[in-house]
Order: sequence, then C-alpha cells, then structure tokens
Amino acid sequence: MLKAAVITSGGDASGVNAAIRMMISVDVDYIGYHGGFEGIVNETPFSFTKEDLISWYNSGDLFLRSGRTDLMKTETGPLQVKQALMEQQVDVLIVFGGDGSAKGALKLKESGVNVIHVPMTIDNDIEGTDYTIGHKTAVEYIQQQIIRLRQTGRNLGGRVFIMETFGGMSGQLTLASGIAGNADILLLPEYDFSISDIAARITQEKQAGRDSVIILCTESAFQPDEYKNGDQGVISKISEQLEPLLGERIRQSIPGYTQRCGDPNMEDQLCAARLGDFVRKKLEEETYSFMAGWKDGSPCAVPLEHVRKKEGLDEELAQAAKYQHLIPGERRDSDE
Ligand SMILES: Nc1ncnc2c1ncn2[C@@H]1O[C@H](COP(=O)(O)OP(=O)(O)OP(=O)(O)O)[C@@H](O)[C@H]1O
Ligand SMILES: O=P(O)(O)OC[C@H]1O[C@](O)(CO)[C@@H](O)[C@@H]1O
Repeated sequence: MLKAAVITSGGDASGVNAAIRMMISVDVDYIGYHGGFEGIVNETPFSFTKEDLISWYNSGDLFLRSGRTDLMKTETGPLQVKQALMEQQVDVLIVFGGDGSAKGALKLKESGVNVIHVPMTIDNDIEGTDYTIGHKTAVEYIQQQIIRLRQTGRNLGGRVFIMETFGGMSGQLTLASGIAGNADILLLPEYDFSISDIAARITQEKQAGRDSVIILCTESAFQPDEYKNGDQGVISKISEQLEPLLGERIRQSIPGYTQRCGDPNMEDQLCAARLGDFVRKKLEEETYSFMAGWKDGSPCAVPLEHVRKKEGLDEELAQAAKYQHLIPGERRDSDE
C-alpha cells in the first residue's frame, strides 16, 4: 500500500482539515507530523484515518500543527528530511503551506523525494493558483471588522478610522476584504502613495458627504522596503504624519493575529475539500511533483518549478477598485 506523510507549514489557515479529510483514499496509508518540515526530523509521526478527522473537520484548530523553520534553507536540511522520510518508508510527502513551503517542497523534489504541495495561506499570494486555503475565511473576518467600524462610525460620527491588515508583502488580502466590506480607501504595497495622497482622498470622501471614513492598510503598504515578516503598527506611523495634515485624530485598529484562523467558512471548506479530493485522485494515480492549484473554478496541477510568490494582484478587482478611487497612488511596477 502507498504510504503518504502530511505536514502543514508556514502561517496557519482555516480549511486545511477538510482538505486532509477529503484526500483520504482506501488505497493509501497516512501518517502526520506536527511542526512542519522540522517536525519530520524531530517529531514522532502518527497514523491517522478519516475517523480521526471527524471532530477537526470544521475547526480552525489545525489537525497537524504548523511550523516555520530555517532547516530547509540549510544545505543539509532537505537531506535530513529525506532520510527521516525514508526511515518511515514514506512514498510521498504532502506539504500544505504558502510560497515558502512550496520552495521547500521543490528542494525535496530535487533531492529525490516524491512531493505534492497544496496552497495554504491567508495571503493568497501564490503564482499559478487563484485560491489558497484560508484566504476566504480571513477575508470574511476582515469584512466583518469593517462592517463594525462602519457601525460605530454611524453611531458616533465624523471619524476617520485606519485598520491594519495582514498579507505580508501582498495587498491581495486587503484588496479582497476592502471590496467585500466597503472600505473607503485601500493602502496596498503594490501602489506607491504619499501621505498627502491619503489626505486628499479623505478630504474628497468628506466633501462627498461621507460621515466616517474607513482606510484599510496592508501591514507592508508604507515604505515596503523596510517591512520585515511579523512587523506590525505601520498605521501608527501613517497616522502620525496624516493627523497634522488633516487637523484631526485618526482612530486606529489592528486585528493582527486574529485574522488568521477561526473556524473555516463554507467557501473555504468546499474549495479545500475539492483540493483534497484532487490530491486523492493523484495519489491513486501515483502522480507527484506538482502543486494542487485552482484555475477557472476547478483544481488543477501546476508544476512545482512554476510555483513562486505572486507579485501582482487580482487585476480585475484592482482595476475596479482603482476606477472607484479606492486605491491612492501609482502602481510600483507601472511603466507610466
Ligand atoms: N527558500 C526556501 N528554501 C527551502 N525551504 C524554504 C524556503 N523558504 C521557506 N521554506 C520553508 O517553508 C517554511 C514556510 O515558509 P514561510 O515561513 O515563508 O511561509 P509560507 O509557506 O510562505 O506561508 P505563509 O504565506 O503563511 O507565510 C519555512 O519555515 C521553511 O521551512
Ligand atoms: O506568524 P508570523 O511568523 O509572525 O507571520 C505573520 C505573517 O504570516 C502571514 O499571516 C501569512 O501566514 C502574513 O499575512 C503575516 O505577515
């Protein structure tokens, strides 16, 4: 019988348990490791079946704890992982994670390990796939935060709010959440804007009769070259410079790590379950070395070599937001 090992790697995200459940095949034995790539070397693996996943299926708690580790970036790391997998007689490793995890998966493939990557990150910033597990739940959560800001803005009017969102170096999470929740201004790392651009947009909103103004700002949007993974609080810097121009206080809100996780929403469950089923079929065919991506509404196989961090945004959504004057500044990669 084929033996598959499963890990989750990088930032946690909701929906992955449904994918693991739906990849279960009667023709495959499964083991799991906690702790991502490092867990393969340091943790004791355990066998699991679909029965073990029942109470996890709809939960934001990960059935397999995730991890970030530099091990895979060292020269010997991939070989240590390969050795540990060989000791367990594993035929194929399934890696849930973001673009960094895909790089780790590719290194293992190059070391001779059969590997499948499944995109899992709230950021939705992986080239070759329209969907990443966890993004939809995070968007819905941020949408709810915007709706609440709008309510307090109606109840106690005349305020400017700024809320900071996750996304790392990608503005995709902010863009999708801002459109879903009806924010007034979106500050994205893909656009080069000045403090006076933001002040001008706030003034336009107020002149148009907007009582409260809501700005959504990606954590890396302002001076992105200085951003490091895990930095938070950029909206304080922006507010400090913006307040004197506006002559009023700005109310700040940072949901931070509460954006990641929570029980998965229906859309994440369905898409993740379909990705899991896609992987099941590939396991049964013994087809490896791909990412289980998503294109035109369905799962698809993307060669691991093509998987990397997505530089752009969802163009249709970005253009719609630009047309509606939601995004100040010019595209950083623009030739204009
Ligand atoms: N260049 C690389 N080479 C080999 N392995 C890597 C590389 N980059 C990342 N990894 C492995 O993948 C793990 C997860 O990567 P990273 O922390 O970048 O998160 P991610 O998978 O991109 O997910 P998220 O989008 O949630 O941050 C790292 O801890 C490391 O083990
Ligand atoms: O949990 P960490 O390592 O601080 O990483 C935070 C980063 O992880 C992400 O949530 C992606 O998982 C980014 O949106 C965020 O910038």
